[in-house]
Amino acid sequence: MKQPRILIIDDEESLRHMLSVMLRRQGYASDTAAGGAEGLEKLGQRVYDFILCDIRMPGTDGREFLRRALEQGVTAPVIMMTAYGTVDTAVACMRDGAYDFISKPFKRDEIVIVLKKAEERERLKEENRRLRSQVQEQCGFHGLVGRSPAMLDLYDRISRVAGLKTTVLIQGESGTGKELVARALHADGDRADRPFVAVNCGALPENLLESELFGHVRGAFTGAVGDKAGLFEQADGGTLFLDEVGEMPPPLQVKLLRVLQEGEVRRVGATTSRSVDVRVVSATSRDLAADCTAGRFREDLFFRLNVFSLALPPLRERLDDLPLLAEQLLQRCAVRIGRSSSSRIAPEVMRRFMSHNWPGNVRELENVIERSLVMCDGDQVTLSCLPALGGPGERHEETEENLSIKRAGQAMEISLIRRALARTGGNRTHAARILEISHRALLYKLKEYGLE
Ligand SMILES: Nc1ncnc2c1ncn2[C@@H]1O[C@H](COP(=O)(O)OP(=O)(O)OP(=O)(O)O)[C@@H](O)[C@H]1O
Repeated sequence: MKQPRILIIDDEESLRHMLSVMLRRQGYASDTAAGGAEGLEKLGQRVYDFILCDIRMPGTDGREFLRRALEQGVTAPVIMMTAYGTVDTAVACMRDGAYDFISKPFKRDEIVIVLKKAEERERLKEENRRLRSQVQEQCGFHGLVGRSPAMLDLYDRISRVAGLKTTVLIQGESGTGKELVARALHADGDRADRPFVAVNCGALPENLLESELFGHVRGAFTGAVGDKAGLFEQADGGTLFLDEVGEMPPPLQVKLLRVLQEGEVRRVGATTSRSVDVRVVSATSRDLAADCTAGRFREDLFFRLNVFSLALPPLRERLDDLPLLAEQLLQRCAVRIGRSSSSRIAPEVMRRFMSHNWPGNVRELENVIERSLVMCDGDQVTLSCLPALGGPGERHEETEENLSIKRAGQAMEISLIRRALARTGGNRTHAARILEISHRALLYKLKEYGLE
């Protein structure tokens, strides 16, 4: 366990010295401050586990220090040290939020007991938080967090269809958890012990995606040095998750339809087919029905994929899940980046979260939390650690910026360029052709938007 660090605030030099020496012997690290103002300065520089603070001091006294420390969001227990005549103030300090007080002159054991008690209370608080979040985690569903009516309905629909081989189409904005839902469908059904294989159809150029999905035989194309099983074969007995299925190029849409109809795949270059038992789950953030009407997506394939559909609500439509989600994402993130698991979100940050529109949904929330956690010094995520939450979707303010055709046009260009590059596997010449602009213009825009 890490060595607890204590801040000692007292105007008497000899007492500061005595306490530091004594606490060091007891296994505590300490810093000292000669008054309330210096104490507040120290609080801004590092995180303390406990604070020992004298009440009567010239300048900023103990009570004033306590008040300002709590305003700053300090969560370490503050133990007041009282001399003769300040007991009433000590009691008032406890009402203000101090953890305990101890009367001077005190014996070594007395101070150690108070600290141990405070330590135990902190441990219990932490344990309580952990257990609570475990319970809340269990209230979710296969890693999906949320108990809003929309999410409960979603869990119900997932459990109904999980055990069947029915193809499922998951629709939802980017970052709403489509991949998590696909995994939940797999984990909740009887294919759970078989493979779950995921592929992003928008991330690979057409020929590569084809050989990824269906495999190839040796010599099928340059570079095909051996036979290779495709993802359909790898997922045999399990689930194949086709993410961004709306990005699939039309020639592949035909081939996918055939596999779904026949339950057989033919490796690229092969003369025979193999039968596979694969449950296909696909996802899209596009309006596929509209794409069908516009002729961008095959209607017959759409019907095949969309036998059962799951629509994921955007985060702004289930804000009642936000506090729980934010807490759990914070815990997960703290573990991932090696920060204290006692990290918390300040109430004013939560209020700010509740008024944001979250165009990037849970993924955006996850990113904001991670960035804040990196930026904040203590265990508390406060407004000052928060990155700017803005973007085109701000809820309450119809800002002038949001009405700018120029900005919206740029955002659209960036999105189209990204998608074109994803589709061509980064091939700029090909991407420029799809975008119907010159190669030079594309290079210029990549530079301008910092997309290189
Ligand atoms: N309900 C949820 N509970 C917990 N975490 C979630 C939830 N929804 C999404 N997440 C988290 O948000 C991130 C984005 O989720 P996911 O990748 O599943 O979204 P997506 O809809 O597939 O996004 P995209 O369309 O951009 O690929 C993931 O890290 C995921 O763990």
